[in-house]
Amino acid sequence: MVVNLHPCILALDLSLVILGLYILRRLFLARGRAPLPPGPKGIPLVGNILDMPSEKEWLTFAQWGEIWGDICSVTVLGQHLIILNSAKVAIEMLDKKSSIYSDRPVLQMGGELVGWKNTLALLPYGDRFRRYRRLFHNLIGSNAIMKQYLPAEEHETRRFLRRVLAKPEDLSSHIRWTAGAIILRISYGYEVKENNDPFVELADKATEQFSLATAPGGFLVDVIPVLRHVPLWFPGADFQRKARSWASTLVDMVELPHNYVKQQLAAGTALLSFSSSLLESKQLTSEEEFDLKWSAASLYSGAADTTVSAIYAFFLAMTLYPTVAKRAQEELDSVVGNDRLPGFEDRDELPYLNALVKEVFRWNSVAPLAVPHRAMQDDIHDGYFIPKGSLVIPNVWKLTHDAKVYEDPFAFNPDRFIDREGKPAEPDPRDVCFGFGRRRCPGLHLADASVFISCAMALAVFDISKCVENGRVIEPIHDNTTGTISHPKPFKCTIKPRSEKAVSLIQSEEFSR
Ligand code: HEM
Repeated sequence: MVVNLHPCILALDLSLVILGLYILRRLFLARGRAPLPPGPKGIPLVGNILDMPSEKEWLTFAQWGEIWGDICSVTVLGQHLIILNSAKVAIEMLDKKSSIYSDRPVLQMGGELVGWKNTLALLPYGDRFRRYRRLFHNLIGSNAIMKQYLPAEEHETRRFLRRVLAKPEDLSSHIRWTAGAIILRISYGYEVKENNDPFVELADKATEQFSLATAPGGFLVDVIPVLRHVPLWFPGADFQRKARSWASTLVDMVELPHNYVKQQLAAGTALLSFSSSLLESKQLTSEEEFDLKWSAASLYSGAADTTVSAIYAFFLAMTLYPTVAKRAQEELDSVVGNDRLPGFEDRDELPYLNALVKEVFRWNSVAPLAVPHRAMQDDIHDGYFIPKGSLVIPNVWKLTHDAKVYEDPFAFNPDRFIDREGKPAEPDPRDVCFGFGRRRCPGLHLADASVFISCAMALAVFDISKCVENGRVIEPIHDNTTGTISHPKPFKCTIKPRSEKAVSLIQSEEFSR
């Protein structure tokens, strides 16, 4: 049978074929010219699934860097992971090409079903992302703007000292409580209750559920996204019921503190905060109110766990390195004296303490692998093909423990940041530990302020030392937990006031408000 085709259809068919051949050729040539970055060889279908470490991935990724170079890659079930093991390459890709590398991975369980995709850390790149970032920038985006919140930082850190004095053995929970108190004060002007605070409990519950929902390998739906359409009643759809319950905790965490601010504003009793200043500024549209609510919740979820890790690491470092603590105390004594507590106004006069703060950020990696960036289009970088959709992971732990950059990188040594003749200061770790490009941590000034004031006030009034039990010195070990946010593993130390004067400073009525 002969089929007569209209010449137009024939021409269309032909051009489609040519277009197809052209695309194939481009793809072939692109791939031919530019291979994926090197890495361990995977197996068919599943790729490198068996090479993936189950804990402290940053250590394995750093070893791959030694073998394969500063950009290496693996593929897990079709998902390309590009690992960056030097600051230079992270800056070249994530900072300088931020128009390509600013998206986030799509997480089915935590992001889509539970709803964390509405918080900034998981928000896809786009208009809403830009609006949240603008809000953050206007309210905590520089040291100058941050000034308005510094009294709240000092106030809550004084409360921290009182709690530590009363129960030094509960150090880690005091640190957590204080981080929550500072961020709830800044986000909502809310003063946390001494015990069993409902907002702190709610936020702790939500962030714990976040960790469970986003744990790698935790839910099949993350591997087979179509499962998200399975109805709630379907046998085995346990994950849907969990998602629904966790989503309701998240909504409470977003709505309840927001409603509290509105009530306080109506009663004329609202304290200055991120939320109150925006709610007061004008009549918000419902979209603007949505942005505000979820940005404030992003503040909480971004801040609550991170500074906790850094400040706990500070206490560990002071336990392990008493000569460092002593030098910082001598500096504080000579600059501030013993009649008052140090404050932010002293910061410029305390070079050793400032170096110590940098060393806290370097020595303990709070976010060892930052948060993955997602490539929004194909790219060729350094001769390597980076396909659209690849997850690009800067190995911040490696960047801050690279012996080529930091001398004796595992030692806690603030001196490395002090310029001396013949030995320039080593690079400031804060340039990398807060991430890169358009996704760089928007809370970095707040984090830096919290860590500074905690170190300064704690060293001014406490001596921190190794614990002695039954005549035996307990030697703490610096080891960290696995996770997006990594914490020093629990350790014991002794915390005693430095003098009677220190006790009275901590207990001073002036500071108890
Ligand atoms: C020791 C303290 C902290 C460290 C080391 C830290 C580190 C980081 C890192 C590495 C990222 C990912 C950046 C990237 O993708 O390139 C990030 C994102 C983020 N951080 Fe922080 N952070 C800290 C404290 C804070 C605080 C106090 C806040 C809130 C006030 C905060 C809010 C956020 C938010 C909302 C994001 C998501 C940004 C986005 O996706 O656009 N962080 N942080």
